[in-house]
Amino acid sequence: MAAELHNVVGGTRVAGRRTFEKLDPVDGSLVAHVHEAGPDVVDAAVAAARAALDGPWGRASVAERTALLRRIADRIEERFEDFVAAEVRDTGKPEHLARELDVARAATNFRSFADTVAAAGLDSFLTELPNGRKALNYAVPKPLGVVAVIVPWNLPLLLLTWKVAPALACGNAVVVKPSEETPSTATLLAEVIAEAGAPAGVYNVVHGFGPDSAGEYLTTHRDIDGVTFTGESRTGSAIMRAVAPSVRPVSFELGGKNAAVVFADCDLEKTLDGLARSVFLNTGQVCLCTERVYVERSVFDAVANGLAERAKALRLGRPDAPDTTTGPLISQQHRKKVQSYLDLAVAEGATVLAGGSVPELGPDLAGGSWIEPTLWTGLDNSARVVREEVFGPVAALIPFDTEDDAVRLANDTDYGLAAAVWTTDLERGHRVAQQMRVGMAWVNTWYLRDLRSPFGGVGLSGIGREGGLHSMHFYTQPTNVCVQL
Ligand SMILES: O=C(O)C(=O)/C=C/C=C/O
Repeated sequence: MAAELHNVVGGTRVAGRRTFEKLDPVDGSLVAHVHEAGPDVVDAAVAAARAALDGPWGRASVAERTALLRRIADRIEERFEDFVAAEVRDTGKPEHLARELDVARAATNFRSFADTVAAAGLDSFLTELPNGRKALNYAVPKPLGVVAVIVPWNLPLLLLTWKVAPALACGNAVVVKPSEETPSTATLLAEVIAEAGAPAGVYNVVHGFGPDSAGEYLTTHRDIDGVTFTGESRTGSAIMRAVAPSVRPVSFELGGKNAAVVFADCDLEKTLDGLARSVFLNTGQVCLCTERVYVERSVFDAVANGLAERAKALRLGRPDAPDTTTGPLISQQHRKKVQSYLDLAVAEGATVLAGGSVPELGPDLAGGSWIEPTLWTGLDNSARVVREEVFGPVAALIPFDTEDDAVRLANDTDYGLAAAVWTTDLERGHRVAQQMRVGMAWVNTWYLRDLRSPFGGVGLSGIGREGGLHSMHFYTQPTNVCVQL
């Protein structure tokens, strides 16, 4: 039985101008009819958020706001399985991954930002003037206001709560536009936030697409105070154009073409396991995933063979099957894009080390958007599949000779999100990681997260940082008060 997902405006379900179908990427079955928000519904959602700010929510204390976040975290945990089911319905990812990563991080995100805001002090200075007099400077953080939150389909609940938690902790009200591919968890979160006692209008959801739909209506709306977005770089550019006339602040975590650098002195087995996870986690649909693997020449064959073994050992299957390691891509449309890169790689001269085509998984999965985990050799940095983000379970393996070569090759990209360095020489690990022109560099690990550290990228990978106080800097506007003493 397909669900019906409404927009949520001021705490009430609102129908859209039409509905669109959300299909299950596992087998193409119908998951939900989703109400698409037109300009009127988006306008009502922004007005509801503004009204919340002008009401009790705008006067809530830090203690009241952080207490609400903790109740939301508790309620997510009470409804843990509902979130797992919603996330899996939308994405087809293995249930264990939805549990261990997406839903677990949703609760953790709310708790982490409750801690951050509760502990945050003020920027203040006791100013000593040349004439011997003094002044007191202190900056009062105020909410940014009505924040447009636009989130992608790969880690939908994780990324939604990664933005909504700090936004609410800092006293904002939000209008969320989830991806049309993953409407379920954002809608369920509206129930949970209401159950936790948030005033109506603090959290609103408008469903739809980008151009000529909810995304465009929201980002061009004259009464939003900022936009936070995670997703493709070209959509980031479109949002920058949308807010340019009103000069609104943007926080962008965008695409990546992330490199791993593997030195001959790495711990080979640990590195192969870590590399395989960094290439194939969530079917390669994580902005941080590795799509370029640079390997010191003397261990190139050992790494290539070991990684190919791991790729071939992955089990594609239904989310609830206990031995499933890898789900489908999010949609037929995205599979078409990834497939075009599989074909392009061969045209560019790649040797296919593993995968390379659509798998045969039997008739009941034939309607899904499945793709084989794929590895290439025989390419160099000039190949399009080595320069462009594929956002699938793919990587090109390229040899290098010297450390300087490795740094040059890894930094030869228009993106700059993440990198991983694999070596047992920690001095070299620090040295090479610091030279990576990225927001986050991991050494002998990957996607190990401290939620207080700065998260974001440079170049085409985005603007600003999220995490701990870095999120507070985006979701608040300080007023500095200077008092002559
Ligand atoms: O783990 C995080 O906090 C995060 O933001 C992950 C982003 C992944 C994007 O694809």
